[in-house]
Order: sequence, then structure tokens, then C-alpha cells
Amino acid sequence: MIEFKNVSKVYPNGTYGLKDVNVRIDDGEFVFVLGASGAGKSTFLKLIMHEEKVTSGELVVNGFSLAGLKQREVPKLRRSMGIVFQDFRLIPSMNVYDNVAFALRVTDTPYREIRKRVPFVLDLVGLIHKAKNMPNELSGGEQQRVALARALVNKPALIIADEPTGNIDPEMSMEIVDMLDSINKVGTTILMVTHEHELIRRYDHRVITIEGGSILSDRPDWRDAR
Ligand SMILES: Nc1ncnc2c1ncn2[C@@H]1O[C@H](COP(=O)(O)OP(=O)(O)OP(=O)(O)O)[C@@H](O)[C@H]1O
Repeated sequence: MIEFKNVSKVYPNGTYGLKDVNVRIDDGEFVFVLGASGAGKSTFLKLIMHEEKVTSGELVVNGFSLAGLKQREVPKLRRSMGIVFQDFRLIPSMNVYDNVAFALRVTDTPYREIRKRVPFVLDLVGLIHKAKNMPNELSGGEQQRVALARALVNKPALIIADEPTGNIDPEMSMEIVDMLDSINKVGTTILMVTHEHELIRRYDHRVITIEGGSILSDRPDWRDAR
């Protein structure tokens, strides 16, 4: 569960990233976050990931209260979420298998567990046959599926996807969102930032629109535009 209570974020130069935001996202929801450039979407995600700290208000994420979070709690918080970026961020010198396994090695997961879980998630994203390929041998859509497998391998309660379809063609974009949709159906919360209204219209999910650091609309308003 994610809960923002009167959350504001003011950057050191005085710019408001978010202004008095109140919103709650329950476990198991699929939420699109929509907004123009500079609206505050990244700030919203960065606060949830604890990459930036709230200036005022309360923010609870997966049971962690982030305002006074101790440094030693940060890795635990991060393990409760899987993150997918627009630019994939795979390690170019590692093959597909190792890119995914790496997420488990850094958390000291036993070797036997790694051998079991990596093929499982690669199969889930339809890329088990590319396990030995290097990232530069894959299409953009395939690279994003590897990134998704890497995000999933720690069995997070929450997946944060920051414009995951921004660098891939429309057909592949649908495939990625369909995958996120299936992952959501088995219980994982999905928070996906996008600019693509067309993509949002295809799915019947909650839509939070941010504008000028505030929540402009939440849920059904976008449907009126159909
Ligand atoms: N580190 C920072 N220092 C100062 N101001 C910042 C910083 N990061 C973001 N901002 C400002 O905060 C506001 C919200 O920015 P944010 O990056 O959250 O927008 P966004 O919706 O993610 O935009 P985009 O779609 O372009 O990534 C903007 O006015 C931006 O200029």
C-alpha cells in the first residue's frame, strides 16, 4: 500500500515538485500516472522509491514510513519494489541470464534459488531462449522484457514502471503493458508512468493525472474523452 498524506516536495532551489498531495494506492491495484513534462511524475516516483525525501507530510510505502526512515531500512524498502526504466538499464557486459541473476546475487540469494528463479521469470516474459544473448543482440522490446524479468525476480509487492514503453514501438508497447497486466492479475501492484493516452484507453485501469505538482484527476475522468 502507498499512502501520501499532505505530501509536498520542495527542491533546494525552491521549486515545488509536488504540492500537498493526498492519494492512496491499495495492494493489487494497477495505476497509470499521467501528466505533461514537468508535472511532477518523476518526483512522485522518486519519493516512493526514497530517492528523494518528502519536505512535509507523511508517506507510507509497503509498510515503511518514509519520513523518518532509517538508512538501514532503505535496502528492505527497495527490495519490496521492482523498478523498470524507460532506457532499460541492462548491464551491457552481461548476458540476459546474468542481468536477471545479478538482482538476486546482490541480495545474497542462494545459488540453488537463483538457478530456479531466473529461468522462471525469463520464461514468464517469453525470453528463455535468449538467456545467453547479450543485451545489444536484442530488440528494444526484448530488452525491456529482460528489465521486467529483473524487476520481478525478487518477487516484489510493487512494480514501478517509469515510461517503460517510451523507447519501443507501439506493438511491443502493448506487449509490455499486457505483461504488466498479467503480473497484476496474480497480485502485484503496478504503478506505471506514461505519456501515451492511446495506451491508457485500451485498459480499464485507474488513472492519476498530475499537473503542476498536484493531482488534477483520479480515476474515471479520462474515460469521458473517449
Ligand atoms: N532536482 C531538482 N531540482 C529542482 N527542481 C526540480 C528537480 N527535479 C525536478 N524539479 C522540478 O520539479 C517539477 C516536477 O518535475 P518532475 O521531474 O517530477 O516532472 P515530470 O512530470 O516527471 O516531467 P518529465 O515527464 O519531463 O520527466 C518541475 O518543475 C521540475 O523542474
